Amino acid sequence: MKFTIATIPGDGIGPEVIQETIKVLETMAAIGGHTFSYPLLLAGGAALDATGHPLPEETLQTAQEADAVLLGAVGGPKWDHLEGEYRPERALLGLRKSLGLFANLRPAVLFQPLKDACPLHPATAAKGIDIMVVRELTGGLYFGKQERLQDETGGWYAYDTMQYHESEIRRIARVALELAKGRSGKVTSVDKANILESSRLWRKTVMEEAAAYPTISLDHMYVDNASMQLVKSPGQFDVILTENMFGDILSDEAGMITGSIGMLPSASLREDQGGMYEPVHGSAPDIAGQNKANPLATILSAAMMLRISFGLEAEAMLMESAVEHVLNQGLRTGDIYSDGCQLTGTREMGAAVVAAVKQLEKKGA
Ligand SMILES: NC(=O)C1=CN([C@@H]2O[C@H](COP(=O)(O)OP(=O)(O)OC[C@H]3O[C@@H](n4cnc5c(N)ncnc54)[C@H](O)[C@@H]3O)[C@@H](O)[C@H]2O)C=CC1
Ligand SMILES: CC(C)CC(=O)C(=O)O
Ligand SMILES: [Mg+2]
Repeated sequence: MKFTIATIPGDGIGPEVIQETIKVLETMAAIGGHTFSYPLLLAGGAALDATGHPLPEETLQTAQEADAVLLGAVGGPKWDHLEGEYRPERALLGLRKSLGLFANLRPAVLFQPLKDACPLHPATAAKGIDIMVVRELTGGLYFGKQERLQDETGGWYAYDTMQYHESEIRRIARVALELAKGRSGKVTSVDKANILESSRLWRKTVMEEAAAYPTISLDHMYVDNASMQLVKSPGQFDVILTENMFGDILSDEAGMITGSIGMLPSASLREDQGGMYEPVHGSAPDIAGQNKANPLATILSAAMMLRISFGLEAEAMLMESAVEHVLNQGLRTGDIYSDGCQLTGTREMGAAVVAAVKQLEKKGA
Protein backbone atom coordinates (compact mmCIF):
# COMPACT_ATOMS: atom_id res chain seq x y z
CA MET A 1 0.00 0.00 0.00
CA LYS A 2 1.07 3.60 -0.61
CA PHE A 3 0.89 6.32 2.00
CA THR A 4 1.98 9.93 2.03
CA ILE A 5 3.29 11.05 5.42
CA ALA A 6 3.57 14.83 5.67
CA THR A 7 6.71 15.08 7.79
CA ILE A 8 7.47 18.10 9.96
CA PRO A 9 10.81 17.73 11.77
CA GLY A 10 10.51 21.17 13.44
CA ASP A 11 13.10 22.45 15.90
CA GLY A 12 15.59 21.31 18.55
CA ILE A 13 15.59 17.53 18.86
CA GLY A 14 12.64 17.32 16.40
CA PRO A 15 14.80 16.62 13.31
CA GLU A 16 16.93 14.10 15.25
CA VAL A 17 14.01 11.95 16.43
CA ILE A 18 12.23 12.20 13.07
CA GLN A 19 15.34 11.01 11.23
CA GLU A 20 15.48 7.82 13.30
CA THR A 21 11.74 7.28 12.95
CA ILE A 22 11.93 7.48 9.16
CA LYS A 23 14.65 4.80 9.20
CA VAL A 24 12.33 2.51 11.15
CA LEU A 25 9.38 3.32 8.88
CA GLU A 26 11.49 2.53 5.81
CA THR A 27 12.34 -0.84 7.33
CA MET A 28 8.63 -1.46 7.89
CA ALA A 29 7.87 -0.43 4.29
CA ALA A 30 10.45 -2.92 2.96
CA ILE A 31 9.08 -5.73 5.13
CA GLY A 32 5.42 -5.08 4.40
CA GLY A 33 5.83 -4.22 0.69
CA HIS A 34 4.50 -0.70 1.31
CA THR A 35 5.58 2.62 -0.13
CA PHE A 36 5.79 5.54 2.27
CA SER A 37 6.68 9.00 1.00
CA TYR A 38 7.76 11.76 3.36
CA PRO A 39 7.29 15.25 1.97
CA LEU A 40 9.43 17.34 4.35
CA LEU A 41 7.62 20.44 5.60
CA LEU A 42 8.58 23.49 7.61
CA ALA A 43 6.81 24.58 10.79
CA GLY A 44 7.77 26.39 13.99
CA GLY A 45 11.09 28.16 14.36
CA ALA A 46 12.57 26.51 11.27
CA ALA A 47 9.69 27.91 9.20
CA LEU A 48 10.05 31.35 10.80
CA ASP A 49 13.72 31.47 9.83
CA ALA A 50 13.05 30.31 6.28
CA THR A 51 9.78 32.08 5.45
CA GLY A 52 8.99 34.61 8.19
CA HIS A 53 5.93 32.67 9.40
CA PRO A 54 5.72 29.62 11.71
CA LEU A 55 3.03 27.86 9.67
CA PRO A 56 3.50 28.43 5.93
CA GLU A 57 0.50 27.86 3.67
CA GLU A 58 2.37 25.10 1.80
CA THR A 59 2.84 23.14 5.04
CA LEU A 60 -0.83 23.39 5.89
CA GLN A 61 -1.95 22.38 2.42
CA THR A 62 0.40 19.40 2.13
CA ALA A 63 -0.59 18.28 5.65
CA GLN A 64 -4.27 18.48 4.69
CA GLU A 65 -3.74 16.37 1.57
CA ALA A 66 -1.49 13.72 3.16
CA ASP A 67 -2.63 10.38 4.60
CA ALA A 68 -1.13 11.40 7.96
CA VAL A 69 1.22 13.94 9.51
CA LEU A 70 4.33 13.06 11.53
CA LEU A 71 5.75 15.87 13.65
CA GLY A 72 8.90 16.16 15.79
CA ALA A 73 8.57 19.27 17.98
CA VAL A 74 8.57 23.04 17.58
CA GLY A 75 9.91 25.99 19.53
CA GLY A 76 13.04 26.96 21.39
CA PRO A 77 14.83 29.86 23.10
CA LYS A 78 15.88 31.43 19.79
CA TRP A 79 12.26 32.42 19.14
CA ASP A 80 11.10 33.05 22.74
CA HIS A 81 11.03 36.84 22.25
CA LEU A 82 8.35 36.58 19.55
CA GLU A 83 4.71 37.41 20.24
CA GLY A 84 1.27 36.26 19.14
CA GLU A 85 0.93 34.47 15.83
CA TYR A 86 4.71 34.56 15.34
CA ARG A 87 5.37 32.23 18.24
CA PRO A 88 6.60 28.88 16.84
CA GLU A 89 4.24 26.93 19.13
CA ARG A 90 1.32 28.63 17.34
CA ALA A 91 2.16 26.47 14.31
CA LEU A 92 1.22 23.42 16.32
CA LEU A 93 -2.09 24.90 17.45
CA GLY A 94 -2.75 26.05 13.87
CA LEU A 95 -2.17 22.56 12.51
CA ARG A 96 -4.37 20.96 15.17
CA LYS A 97 -7.22 23.40 14.58
CA SER A 98 -7.03 23.47 10.77
CA LEU A 99 -6.87 19.69 10.53
CA GLY A 100 -9.76 19.32 13.03
CA LEU A 101 -7.67 17.16 15.39
CA PHE A 102 -9.87 17.38 18.46
CA ALA A 103 -8.89 14.07 20.10
CA ASN A 104 -5.40 13.64 21.50
CA LEU A 105 -4.64 10.09 22.62
CA ARG A 106 -1.62 9.84 24.89
CA PRO A 107 -0.97 6.29 26.06
CA ALA A 108 1.29 6.10 29.10
CA VAL A 109 2.57 2.55 29.34
CA LEU A 110 5.33 1.34 31.60
CA PHE A 111 7.51 -0.98 29.51
CA GLN A 112 8.46 -3.85 31.80
CA PRO A 113 12.24 -3.52 31.14
CA LEU A 114 11.98 0.02 32.55
CA LYS A 115 10.26 -0.90 35.77
CA ASP A 116 13.51 -0.98 37.73
CA ALA A 117 14.31 2.53 36.56
CA CYS A 118 10.84 3.68 37.47
CA PRO A 119 10.88 5.93 40.53
CA LEU A 120 7.66 4.42 41.84
CA HIS A 121 6.78 2.08 44.61
CA PRO A 122 8.06 -1.26 43.24
CA ALA A 123 4.71 -3.00 43.75
CA THR A 124 2.93 -0.55 41.43
CA ALA A 125 5.68 -0.79 38.86
CA ALA A 126 5.58 -4.58 38.96
CA LYS A 127 1.84 -4.64 38.29
CA GLY A 128 2.39 -2.33 35.35
CA ILE A 129 0.93 0.99 34.33
CA ASP A 130 -1.27 1.32 31.27
CA ILE A 131 -3.12 4.62 31.14
CA MET A 132 -4.75 6.26 28.15
CA VAL A 133 -4.99 10.04 28.50
CA VAL A 134 -7.72 11.35 26.20
CA ARG A 135 -7.14 15.07 25.93
CA GLU A 136 -9.47 17.51 24.18
CA LEU A 137 -7.16 19.28 21.74
CA THR A 138 -8.88 22.11 19.88
CA GLY A 139 -10.76 23.96 22.62
CA GLY A 140 -10.26 25.32 26.11
CA LEU A 141 -7.67 27.76 27.34
CA TYR A 142 -5.26 27.35 24.41
CA PHE A 143 -7.87 28.48 21.90
CA GLY A 144 -9.96 30.99 23.88
CA LYS A 145 -9.72 34.75 23.49
CA GLN A 146 -6.54 36.14 25.00
CA GLU A 147 -5.24 39.66 25.26
CA ARG A 148 -2.67 41.89 26.95
CA LEU A 149 -3.90 45.36 27.81
CA GLN A 150 -3.01 48.40 29.89
CA ASP A 151 -5.19 49.49 32.78
CA GLU A 152 -5.90 53.11 33.84
CA THR A 153 -2.66 53.24 35.88
CA GLY A 154 -0.64 52.26 32.81
CA GLY A 155 0.09 48.84 34.30
CA TRP A 156 -0.32 45.78 32.11
CA TYR A 157 -2.88 43.06 32.58
CA ALA A 158 -3.68 40.01 30.51
CA TYR A 159 -6.33 37.34 30.24
CA ASP A 160 -6.91 33.94 28.64
CA THR A 161 -10.34 32.38 28.29
CA MET A 162 -11.36 28.81 28.97
CA GLN A 163 -14.44 28.08 26.93
CA TYR A 164 -16.16 24.82 25.93
CA HIS A 165 -19.21 24.13 23.83
CA GLU A 166 -21.35 21.18 24.87
CA SER A 167 -20.79 19.62 21.42
CA GLU A 168 -17.00 19.72 21.91
CA ILE A 169 -17.34 17.97 25.26
CA ARG A 170 -19.74 15.35 23.89
CA ARG A 171 -17.49 14.29 21.01
CA ILE A 172 -14.34 13.91 23.14
CA ALA A 173 -16.32 12.11 25.86
CA ARG A 174 -17.51 9.60 23.26
CA VAL A 175 -13.91 8.97 22.16
CA ALA A 176 -12.92 8.18 25.76
CA LEU A 177 -15.99 6.02 26.43
CA GLU A 178 -15.51 4.04 23.21
CA LEU A 179 -11.84 3.48 24.01
CA ALA A 180 -12.71 2.29 27.50
CA LYS A 181 -14.90 -0.46 26.01
CA GLY A 182 -11.79 -2.17 24.62
CA ARG A 183 -9.84 -1.71 27.87
CA SER A 184 -10.71 -2.29 31.51
CA GLY A 185 -13.85 -0.21 31.22
CA LYS A 186 -13.12 2.70 33.50
CA VAL A 187 -13.11 6.40 32.64
CA THR A 188 -11.92 9.06 35.07
CA SER A 189 -13.02 12.49 33.93
CA VAL A 190 -10.69 15.16 35.28
CA ASP A 191 -11.95 18.71 35.75
CA LYS A 192 -12.05 21.57 38.23
CA ALA A 193 -15.82 21.61 38.64
CA ASN A 194 -15.62 22.96 42.19
CA ILE A 195 -14.55 26.31 40.75
CA LEU A 196 -14.70 26.59 36.93
CA GLU A 197 -17.98 27.06 35.08
CA SER A 198 -16.54 25.37 31.97
CA SER A 199 -15.71 22.35 34.17
CA ARG A 200 -19.24 22.27 35.58
CA LEU A 201 -20.61 22.03 32.04
CA TRP A 202 -17.89 19.46 31.26
CA ARG A 203 -18.92 17.21 34.16
CA LYS A 204 -22.65 17.43 33.44
CA THR A 205 -22.15 16.70 29.73
CA VAL A 206 -19.75 13.80 30.30
CA MET A 207 -22.30 12.23 32.68
CA GLU A 208 -25.03 12.56 30.06
CA GLU A 209 -22.87 10.91 27.39
CA ALA A 210 -21.82 8.13 29.76
CA ALA A 211 -25.47 7.20 30.32
CA ALA A 212 -25.37 5.50 26.91
CA TYR A 213 -22.46 3.30 28.11
CA PRO A 214 -23.89 1.23 30.99
CA THR A 215 -20.88 -1.12 31.08
CA ILE A 216 -18.37 1.68 31.59
CA SER A 217 -17.67 2.93 35.08
CA LEU A 218 -17.27 6.70 35.17
CA ASP A 219 -15.81 8.68 37.99
CA HIS A 220 -14.77 12.31 38.36
CA MET A 221 -11.72 13.84 39.93
CA TYR A 222 -10.53 17.40 40.41
CA VAL A 223 -7.34 18.07 38.51
CA ASP A 224 -5.30 18.96 41.60
CA ASN A 225 -6.17 15.65 43.22
CA ALA A 226 -5.68 13.79 39.91
CA SER A 227 -2.13 15.06 39.62
CA MET A 228 -1.43 13.78 43.12
CA GLN A 229 -3.17 10.43 42.58
CA LEU A 230 -1.21 9.87 39.38
CA VAL A 231 2.00 9.87 41.39
CA LYS A 232 0.56 8.14 44.45
CA SER A 233 -1.21 5.23 42.78
CA PRO A 234 -1.22 5.31 38.98
CA GLY A 235 -2.62 1.77 38.84
CA GLN A 236 -6.10 3.15 39.69
CA PHE A 237 -6.37 4.86 36.27
CA ASP A 238 -7.45 3.32 32.97
CA VAL A 239 -8.78 6.08 30.67
CA ILE A 240 -8.33 9.69 31.80
CA LEU A 241 -10.65 12.08 29.97
CA THR A 242 -9.82 15.74 30.28
CA GLU A 243 -9.70 19.17 28.68
CA ASN A 244 -6.81 20.63 26.74
CA MET A 245 -4.53 22.23 29.33
CA PHE A 246 -5.18 19.70 32.10
CA GLY A 247 -4.36 16.91 29.62
CA ASP A 248 -1.18 18.66 28.54
CA ILE A 249 0.04 18.83 32.13
CA LEU A 250 -1.15 15.39 33.28
CA SER A 251 0.40 13.65 30.28
CA ASP A 252 3.86 15.10 31.02
CA GLU A 253 3.40 13.83 34.56
CA ALA A 254 2.38 10.41 33.23
CA GLY A 255 5.68 10.46 31.32
CA MET A 256 7.65 10.49 34.53
CA ILE A 257 5.75 7.65 36.16
CA THR A 258 6.42 5.43 33.14
CA GLY A 259 10.12 6.30 32.93
CA SER A 260 10.51 9.41 30.79
CA ILE A 261 8.66 11.81 28.57
CA GLY A 262 11.03 10.51 25.90
CA MET A 263 8.95 7.31 25.86
CA LEU A 264 5.47 8.84 25.39
CA PRO A 265 3.82 8.83 21.95
CA SER A 266 0.63 10.56 20.88
CA ALA A 267 -2.02 10.57 18.18
CA SER A 268 -4.12 13.65 17.42
CA LEU A 269 -7.22 12.56 15.56
CA ARG A 270 -10.33 13.78 13.81
CA GLU A 271 -13.54 11.75 13.45
CA ASP A 272 -12.34 9.82 10.37
CA GLN A 273 -9.16 8.60 12.14
CA GLY A 274 -6.97 10.83 9.98
CA GLY A 275 -4.39 12.44 12.15
CA MET A 276 -1.11 13.87 13.24
CA TYR A 277 1.37 11.78 15.22
CA GLU A 278 3.95 13.34 17.49
CA PRO A 279 5.84 12.64 20.69
CA VAL A 280 4.42 14.19 23.86
CA HIS A 281 7.69 16.01 24.51
CA GLY A 282 8.87 19.33 23.13
CA SER A 283 12.03 20.40 21.31
CA ALA A 284 14.30 19.84 24.38
CA PRO A 285 16.78 22.64 23.56
CA ASP A 286 18.99 21.55 26.48
CA ILE A 287 19.99 18.36 24.66
CA ALA A 288 19.42 19.33 21.00
CA GLY A 289 22.19 18.52 18.53
CA GLN A 290 24.02 16.24 20.98
CA ASN A 291 22.74 12.82 19.92
CA LYS A 292 21.15 12.51 23.38
CA ALA A 293 17.41 12.59 22.60
CA ASN A 294 15.35 9.47 23.11
CA PRO A 295 13.73 8.71 19.71
CA LEU A 296 11.39 6.03 21.09
CA ALA A 297 8.42 8.37 21.71
CA THR A 298 8.44 9.37 18.05
CA ILE A 299 8.98 5.80 16.85
CA LEU A 300 6.03 4.71 19.00
CA SER A 301 3.97 7.60 17.60
CA ALA A 302 4.71 6.29 14.10
CA ALA A 303 3.51 2.86 15.24
CA MET A 304 0.24 4.50 16.31
CA MET A 305 0.04 6.07 12.84
CA LEU A 306 0.38 2.69 11.15
CA ARG A 307 -2.32 1.21 13.39
CA ILE A 308 -4.87 4.03 13.49
CA SER A 309 -4.58 5.92 10.21
CA PHE A 310 -3.23 3.16 7.90
CA GLY A 311 -4.87 0.07 9.44
CA LEU A 312 -1.50 -1.75 9.56
CA GLU A 313 -1.94 -3.49 12.92
CA ALA A 314 0.70 -6.19 12.41
CA GLU A 315 3.31 -3.65 11.42
CA ALA A 316 2.44 -1.44 14.40
CA MET A 317 2.81 -4.40 16.76
CA LEU A 318 6.15 -5.31 15.23
CA MET A 319 7.46 -1.80 15.80
CA GLU A 320 6.27 -1.83 19.42
CA SER A 321 7.83 -5.25 20.00
CA ALA A 322 11.10 -3.94 18.55
CA VAL A 323 11.07 -1.08 21.07
CA GLU A 324 10.48 -3.53 23.90
CA HIS A 325 13.29 -5.71 22.49
CA VAL A 326 15.93 -2.95 22.53
CA LEU A 327 14.91 -2.05 26.08
CA ASN A 328 15.24 -5.72 27.05
CA GLN A 329 18.73 -5.66 25.55
CA GLY A 330 19.56 -2.95 28.10
CA LEU A 331 19.97 -0.07 25.65
CA ARG A 332 19.12 3.30 27.20
CA THR A 333 19.33 6.93 26.22
CA GLY A 334 20.25 9.20 29.14
CA ASP A 335 16.65 9.95 30.16
CA ILE A 336 15.90 6.28 30.92
CA TYR A 337 19.38 5.19 31.98
CA SER A 338 19.93 3.24 35.17
CA ASP A 339 22.93 1.35 36.57
CA GLY A 340 23.86 -1.77 34.68
CA CYS A 341 22.33 -0.59 31.40
CA GLN A 342 24.15 0.53 28.26
CA LEU A 343 24.07 4.26 27.64
CA THR A 344 23.37 4.93 23.99
CA GLY A 345 22.72 7.85 21.64
CA THR A 346 19.78 8.86 19.47
CA ARG A 347 21.21 7.41 16.26
CA GLU A 348 22.37 4.20 17.92
CA MET A 349 18.94 3.71 19.49
CA GLY A 350 17.28 4.22 16.09
CA ALA A 351 19.67 1.71 14.50
CA ALA A 352 18.97 -0.78 17.29
CA VAL A 353 15.21 -0.55 16.67
CA VAL A 354 15.78 -1.11 12.93
CA ALA A 355 17.89 -4.18 13.72
CA ALA A 356 15.30 -5.47 16.19
CA VAL A 357 12.50 -5.08 13.64
CA LYS A 358 14.48 -7.16 11.12
CA GLN A 359 15.39 -9.78 13.71
CA LEU A 360 11.85 -10.15 15.04
CA GLU A 361 10.42 -10.28 11.54
CA LYS A 362 12.81 -13.10 10.61
CA LYS A 363 11.72 -15.02 13.69
CA GLY A 364 8.10 -14.47 12.67
CA ALA A 365 7.32 -12.64 15.90
N1 LIG B 1 4.79 19.40 20.71
C1 LIG B 1 5.66 20.41 20.72
O1 LIG B 1 6.16 20.80 19.69
C2 LIG B 1 6.03 20.99 22.02
C3 LIG B 1 6.89 22.06 22.03
N2 LIG B 1 7.33 22.57 23.22
C4 LIG B 1 8.35 23.61 23.11
O2 LIG B 1 9.63 22.98 23.30
C5 LIG B 1 10.52 23.90 23.94
C6 LIG B 1 11.11 23.27 25.19
O3 LIG B 1 10.06 23.04 26.13
P1 LIG B 1 10.24 22.34 27.54
O4 LIG B 1 9.23 22.90 28.44
O5 LIG B 1 11.66 22.37 27.94
O6 LIG B 1 9.78 20.81 27.31
P2 LIG B 1 10.52 19.60 26.60
O7 LIG B 1 9.55 18.48 26.55
O8 LIG B 1 11.13 20.01 25.32
O9 LIG B 1 11.72 19.21 27.61
C7 LIG B 1 11.48 18.98 28.99
C8 LIG B 1 12.62 18.11 29.56
O10 LIG B 1 12.50 16.79 29.05
C9 LIG B 1 13.66 16.39 28.34
N3 LIG B 1 13.26 15.67 27.14
C10 LIG B 1 12.22 15.99 26.32
N4 LIG B 1 12.17 15.14 25.30
C11 LIG B 1 13.16 14.26 25.46
C12 LIG B 1 13.62 13.13 24.72
N5 LIG B 1 13.03 12.73 23.59
N6 LIG B 1 14.70 12.46 25.18
C13 LIG B 1 15.31 12.83 26.32
N7 LIG B 1 14.92 13.89 27.06
C14 LIG B 1 13.86 14.58 26.64
C15 LIG B 1 14.38 17.69 27.99
O11 LIG B 1 15.76 17.49 27.81
C16 LIG B 1 14.02 18.58 29.15
O12 LIG B 1 14.89 18.38 30.21
C17 LIG B 1 9.67 25.16 24.21
O13 LIG B 1 9.91 26.07 23.19
C18 LIG B 1 8.25 24.68 24.19
O14 LIG B 1 7.32 25.65 23.87
C19 LIG B 1 6.97 22.03 24.41
C20 LIG B 1 6.10 20.98 24.45
C21 LIG B 1 5.53 20.40 23.27
C1 LIG C 1 2.43 24.27 22.32
C2 LIG C 1 1.94 23.36 23.42
C3 LIG C 1 0.48 23.47 23.60
C4 LIG C 1 2.34 21.99 23.08
C5 LIG C 1 2.30 21.04 24.21
O1 LIG C 1 2.89 21.20 25.24
C6 LIG C 1 1.56 19.82 24.02
O2 LIG C 1 0.67 19.72 23.18
O3 LIG C 1 1.84 18.87 24.76
MG1 LIG D 1 2.88 19.48 26.52
